[in-house]
Amino acid sequence: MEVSVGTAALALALLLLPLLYERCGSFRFFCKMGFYNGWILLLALVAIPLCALRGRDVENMKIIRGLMQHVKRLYGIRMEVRGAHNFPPRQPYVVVSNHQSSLDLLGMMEVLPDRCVPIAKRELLYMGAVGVVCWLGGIIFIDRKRTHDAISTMAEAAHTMLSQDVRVWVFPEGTRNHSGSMLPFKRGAFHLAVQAQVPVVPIVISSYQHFYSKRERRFTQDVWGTGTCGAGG
Ligand SMILES: CCCCC/C=C\C/C=C\CCCCCCCC(=O)SCCNC(=O)CCNC(=O)[C@H](O)C(C)(C)COP(=O)(O)OP(=O)(O)OC[C@H]1O[C@@H](n2cnc3c(N)ncnc32)[C@H](O)[C@@H]1OP(=O)(O)O
Ligand SMILES: CCCCCCCC/C=C\CCCCCCCC(=O)OC[C@@H](O)COP(=O)(O)O
Repeated sequence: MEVSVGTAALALALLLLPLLYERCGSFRFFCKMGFYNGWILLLALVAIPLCALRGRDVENMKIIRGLMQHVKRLYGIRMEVRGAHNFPPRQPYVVVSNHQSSLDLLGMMEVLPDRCVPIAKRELLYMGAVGVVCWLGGIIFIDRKRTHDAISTMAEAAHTMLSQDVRVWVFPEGTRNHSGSMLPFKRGAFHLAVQAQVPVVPIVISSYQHFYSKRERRFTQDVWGTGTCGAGG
């Protein structure tokens, strides 16, 4: 039987990949992040028809949350949630939270209250199926380069919060920050709370430096926590 050079090279590569995955942390990091993005894209394709039945509606966030909750288990991550009782039970509020990386989605989906939508940069809208799901989930998109437009969008959000009983989740650092400390806060979240006259609920997604570092290309598995720090007026 003749085996072509191409087939032999492919077979060798397939044999070497598990070895590379086992031995090389950077390769493992890229595999894990590649799978994370690919899996979310696939979940988005599942979510689109389910969410489309309602159209753009914050209730679709329940579908998104439900579909996302198993992802942590694929990565051997165990979440600990502390202080969930601090969410005000029956009124709109603004959640403010730190933002380290796209892995925060897992922490967010662990605690996301009903009828709560994040504020996101509008670039997410153009991420194919993921963007479509974000839109169907009622996520509020802002153009960070156009402060005036962003402020108008947030003024509309203040109105929607009250008229449609919606909670809003804001990352007040305005960008991902995995440095271990916090960036100075942007002010939109706090204007929003004042305009809507609702409480601010701070949430901390604890650091995951011990199992994830983009800079060091390290992604292992561990326990990870989110905690709400009480509600303030
Ligand atoms: C199962 C299927 C799965 C598939 C799908 C998978 C996932 C989908 C599901 C969920 C995904 C959700 C993930 C979302 C995460 C996305 C996270 C992000 O995108 S973070 C980036 C975007 N967010 C933010 O930027 C929010 C924080 N930013 C702000 O609030 C800013 O203040 C701003 C409104 C954008 C303005 O920005 P600027 O840089 O100009 O900042 P300043 O704060 O300095 O403001 C300037 C000036 O304006 C005044 N200001 C600000 N806001 C207001 C306001 N609302 N009203 C009035 N005035 C306002 C502010 O006070 C400053 O003026 P002054 O200096 O005089 O005080
Ligand atoms: C047609 C184009 C197709 C593109 C397909 C891309 C597929 C990507 C698939 C899955 C991506 C999952 C992650 C989505 C949510 C990420 C949330 C996030 O972390 O956004 C970044 C934002 O907080 C701040 O951005 P910056 O730190 O300022 O930058």
